[in-house]
Amino acid sequence: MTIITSNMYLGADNPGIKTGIDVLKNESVLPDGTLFTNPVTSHGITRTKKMKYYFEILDHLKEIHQSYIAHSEKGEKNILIGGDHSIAIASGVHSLENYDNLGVVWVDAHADINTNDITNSGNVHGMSVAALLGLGDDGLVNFVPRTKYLKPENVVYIGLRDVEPEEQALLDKLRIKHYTADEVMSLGIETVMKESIAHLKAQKVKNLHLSYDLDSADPTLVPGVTTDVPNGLDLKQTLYIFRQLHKAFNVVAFDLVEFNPEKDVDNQTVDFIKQIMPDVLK
Ligand SMILES: NC(=[NH2+])NCCC[C@H](N)C(=O)O
Repeated sequence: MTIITSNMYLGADNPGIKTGIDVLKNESVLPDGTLFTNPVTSHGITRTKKMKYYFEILDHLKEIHQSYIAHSEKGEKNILIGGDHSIAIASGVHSLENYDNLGVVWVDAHADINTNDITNSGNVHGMSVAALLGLGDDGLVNFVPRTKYLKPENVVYIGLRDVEPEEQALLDKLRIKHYTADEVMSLGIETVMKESIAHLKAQKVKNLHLSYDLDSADPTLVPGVTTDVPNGLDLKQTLYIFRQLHKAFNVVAFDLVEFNPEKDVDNQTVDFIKQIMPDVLK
């Protein structure tokens, strides 16, 4: 297992995220052997087209990607602990390079399928899925030259509840399977997982990249995130998602992202992370 951490915060344009990895280190959440990427720095706010901190983010994506190439053995599980969700572009590309017909389950309040053309915020953490699909700015999409893109039919979202209209239009156009948090509540997490797994199996997915954004959880339970949205998932639903996916697929990569200690309340988010960690590391 290769565990890489990143304190990337520029993709969310929020410095509160910067110290997340230090907090997790001090709380003994990170196992021995965890690798640390160079601390991210900004050269001051810049925009390339509409994207903020584009060059700093690209450099960091390359560093994470290189680190996987240097340390990860084929077949082992890769864990990426962040840091904002932009870093999943690096882990995702690495998974796509190593596994044909990769499946992705994106557990998140947000669809992260913005592109340079449609983004309102300019924040790159809202563009990760788009980049993996091969959509958006070429530099972000091909931060390392590649030919393998994620197939829209191999993606399932769980927990959505803050999707911009242009993003929804893309989800509909690409016919990407997605479950909102409301649907999780009304259908039940058991049904959602049964259908999600059946959908991916129908695409013949065997290897899965699980990208978990802490803001999928309810902010009363997990307040320490940058872009919190009410009415999210609870711990039991979250663990159920992880366990069903580990049972059904070969989980080749796991991202745990968006911890923002500045917004945490009474260490609730740290405690939540401690409770999910055994399943992350499974
Ligand atoms: N992974 C996240 N927390 N993404 C938040 C994205 C929010 C918003 N849709 C944006 O593009 O700016």
